[in-house]
Amino acid sequence: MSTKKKIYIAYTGGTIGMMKSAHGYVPAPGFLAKSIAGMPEFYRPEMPEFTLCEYSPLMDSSDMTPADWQRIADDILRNYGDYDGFVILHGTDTMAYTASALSFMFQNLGKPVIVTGSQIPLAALRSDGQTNLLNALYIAAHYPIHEVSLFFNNRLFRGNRSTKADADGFDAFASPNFPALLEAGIDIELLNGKVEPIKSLPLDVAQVTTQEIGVVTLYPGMSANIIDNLVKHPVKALILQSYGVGNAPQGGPLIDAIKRAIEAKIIVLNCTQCFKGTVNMSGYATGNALADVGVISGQDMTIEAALTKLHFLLSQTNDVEKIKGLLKKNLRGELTNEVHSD
Ligand SMILES: NC(=O)C[C@H](N)C(=O)O
Repeated sequence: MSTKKKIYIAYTGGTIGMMKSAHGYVPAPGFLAKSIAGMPEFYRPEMPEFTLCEYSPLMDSSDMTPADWQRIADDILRNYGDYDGFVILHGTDTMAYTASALSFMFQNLGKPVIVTGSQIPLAALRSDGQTNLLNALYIAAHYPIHEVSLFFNNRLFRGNRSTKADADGFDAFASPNFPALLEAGIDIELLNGKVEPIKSLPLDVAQVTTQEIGVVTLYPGMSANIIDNLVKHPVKALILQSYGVGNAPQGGPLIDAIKRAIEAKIIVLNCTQCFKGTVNMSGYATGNALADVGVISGQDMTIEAALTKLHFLLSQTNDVEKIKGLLKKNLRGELTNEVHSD
């Protein structure tokens, strides 16, 4: 009997398996499997066994919706007992959203789930796809970290801490508020990840549906009408991308509009528009004003984590106070939750 680990690859689409066409890169059924079959590196003795499941249709990740997150989660659940780990091949555009969403949807995850893809198709010259996929498979088999993670450009990040940081470079992802789980340099170095033996608890998958959530970035001179319009029925939540440590203009029509929204039972979550750092609404009077009207701190969550956490929670319950409580809690390592509890 083979002692090799078995990894399931869910191939959802993305540049990694695309082909050039007259309209730019497009997904091409069967093309990725054929490209992999022609690369002996994937079949070296150190590599795990793998099964590639190609989705139909293959998608550019910009076309994905929460229904696609559900499809991936359900697929992993169906195959959970038969494999030691999972690699999801995915487009980079919304990869951090899917990785974040899956992290909330899976409960009792006892095997590694690694999301990866590439900036250049696997079959093209100078592709980053081969390195990303080879490493993701190798790490899932030999460094099993039981969380949803994202592998790109030799680093493994916690999925719900990652964000697309470069539109056209190979170093396309960053994890601004949490160190990498692992780095694949000359040696594979385990950093903030925890390698564990497989857990035998049954996996639970939550149902997630599309939710009406507004996202707005504050800018100097922004009219209160924008907030009033954004929170019209059936919007249930608004993510406010505020300044610095969570500040917004105080005492004007904007704060009144936010107050009206909260009185209408809309959840307003404060995330910073800065790339890195955390919201702390007690830092300045301008942040305090938001806390005073009932805005919830998004602490150091990425926009992808905040958005998908809201999708997850709003799909589970209509209880606004319960959701507000859970937003502040660290559910899957998505927020640091150390210093600021506002
Ligand atoms: N590099 C990529 O995969 C980008 C592609 N548009 C996608 O997200 O599917």
